[in-house]
Amino acid sequence: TQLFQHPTDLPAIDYDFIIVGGGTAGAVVANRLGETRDLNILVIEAGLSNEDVFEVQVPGLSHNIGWGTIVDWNYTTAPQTNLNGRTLNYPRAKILGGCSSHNDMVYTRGSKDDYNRWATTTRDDNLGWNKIFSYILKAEKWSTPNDPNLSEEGHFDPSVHNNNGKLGVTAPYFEHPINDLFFNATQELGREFPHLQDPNNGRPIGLGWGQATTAHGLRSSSATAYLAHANDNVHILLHSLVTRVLQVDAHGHSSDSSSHDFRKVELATSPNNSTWTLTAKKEVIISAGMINTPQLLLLSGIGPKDELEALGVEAYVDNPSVGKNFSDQASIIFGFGTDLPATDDFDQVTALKQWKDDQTGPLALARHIPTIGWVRFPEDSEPFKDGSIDPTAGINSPHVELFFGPIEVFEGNSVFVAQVVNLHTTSRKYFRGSITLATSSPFDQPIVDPALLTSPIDTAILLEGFRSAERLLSSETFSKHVSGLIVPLPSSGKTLTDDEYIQYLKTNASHWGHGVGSCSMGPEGASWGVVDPNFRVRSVKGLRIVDASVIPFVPSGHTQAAVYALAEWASEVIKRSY
Ligand SMILES: Cc1cc2nc3c(=O)[nH]c(=O)nc-3n(C[C@H](O)[C@H](O)[C@H](O)COP(=O)(O)OP(=O)(O)OC[C@H]3O[C@@H](n4cnc5c(N)ncnc54)[C@H](O)[C@@H]3O)c2cc1C
Repeated sequence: TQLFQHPTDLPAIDYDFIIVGGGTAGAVVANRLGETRDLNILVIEAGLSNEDVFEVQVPGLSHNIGWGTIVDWNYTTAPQTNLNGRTLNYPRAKILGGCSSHNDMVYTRGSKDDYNRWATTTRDDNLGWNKIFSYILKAEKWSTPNDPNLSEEGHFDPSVHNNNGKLGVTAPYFEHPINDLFFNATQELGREFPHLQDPNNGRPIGLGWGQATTAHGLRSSSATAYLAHANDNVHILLHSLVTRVLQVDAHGHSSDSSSHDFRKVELATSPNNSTWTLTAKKEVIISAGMINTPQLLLLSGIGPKDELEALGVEAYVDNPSVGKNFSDQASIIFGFGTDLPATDDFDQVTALKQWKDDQTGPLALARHIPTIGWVRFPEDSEPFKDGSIDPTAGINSPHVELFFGPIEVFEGNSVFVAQVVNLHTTSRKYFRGSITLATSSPFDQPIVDPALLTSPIDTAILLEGFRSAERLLSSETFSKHVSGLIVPLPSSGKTLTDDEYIQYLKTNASHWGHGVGSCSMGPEGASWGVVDPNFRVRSVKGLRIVDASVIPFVPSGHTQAAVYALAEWASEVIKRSY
């Protein structure tokens, strides 16, 4: 790889591929296309290098580099109608490696049904679990912890992992009495909470030991795993915002005619300075993420014609799907009283020294409670009693995730924090989330609207998820160490009534940072969708999208594993077309 800090530093090369965004997906595509030595690849990244930010490397310091820092775009959502009109911070990374450089490193693949539903929705078998699984594995490099005290044994199933891919994945161990409680609870409540040997086996239902994108005590990201090992024909331009994609004529020149050949990018380093243009010999690939990708298409005149014209943007391609179908998961946080020891009360200075010495100790871990829970509700459970349709992709998919930890001292009480996540919004017709332009300036934030809790069943599922968490924590096993709710304090002193719960959701529920679908893939030849199953933007030439924005439905879990797999598959598709 070669890094360039300013557009004027670039060598005079006609690049074959220009990739917009050196994030999670963009880095994968750059590395894989660069395996063909006679291709020249340019990655244009708006942010800085991951190597310039120390906290990016240290798993235990990820909370220092989120929303509100220079490595983030610092988006704020539109007021959320169903959340008392609140606006929410919506983090998205602005750094090489993208969100994989500043996310929480949770590694979950989702369920096999999720991928099979994408295949059915897009009418392309290649996206189904049986095919995509080999690309999930292609991305993965299973890594043992470098701390001899951290044993992974029994916490994962080696048969569903690969030791020879790129992205470091571990099942990091942390000694804490809660580990036994989780295991014992699976014995006590095996029906609702079966023991899950490996949450990444395609059927994430039960309580299982989590996995993280770390290796040897360091964060593993698409920047460290892919870009750092890319060939020299991969060039990276930093600090440069692609402001529009433009059309070229058959000879590669600018054209006002509507040939719709969008192989040209316009870029800028600040709102006040000059712009530059570069033309790709073969293709421009947009990997700018689920907010910036639709924003860039809209700025370039590809999107809903009426919306564009209202802002004075000339519409070259009228595509009503651009920026629509955006969906995310919804989460809600609780605190339960406990006598269990705090998980994060270690001395930071000592821990940092230990990490710097040999990348071990508490900062070598992303989290200090490894277990994650996944619950699939029975068909006759409360949310479906009114005839509502199951929003999951099938019987291997959970409805909610239970995310545990940390245990911390809060206002003098020891509090066990637990989050309940509604993994799936009801159905396609309820995906009301959208990304729209606020102005025609590429330097202004677009309007980010996840439209959370649009349908009553979203709330019903979160309620049932909370009741499920209560059943777990009031089991014989847990009740010895975990008492009632502390956050929020129920008026009855015991639990929240349904009404109290719904009020609490309105004032505290948030998104889960797993937005997808804003440039959804649709079937070949369909009247909806932004890209076809070959990742090509509809009705134009020379332009593809590879990132989370093309994923039609949020998977049953955190999204990065799906993005890596999709980017591996897309690289293959692009390579095969030349
Ligand atoms: C705070 C947070 C925590 C998360 N935690 C987890 C987790 O623990 N586990 C998990 O699986 N998932 C997690 N996710 C989600 C996951 O990381 C993302 O879904 C995934 O990384 C998205 O990848 P992407 O390639 O679509 O986009 P990104 O990784 O966001 O990449 C987009 C890149 O494009 C660049 N860019 C954008 N616009 C332009 C432009 N116009 N010109 C040039 N460059 C541009 C950006 O700076 C960025 O580098 C988290 C997300 C966030 C925000």
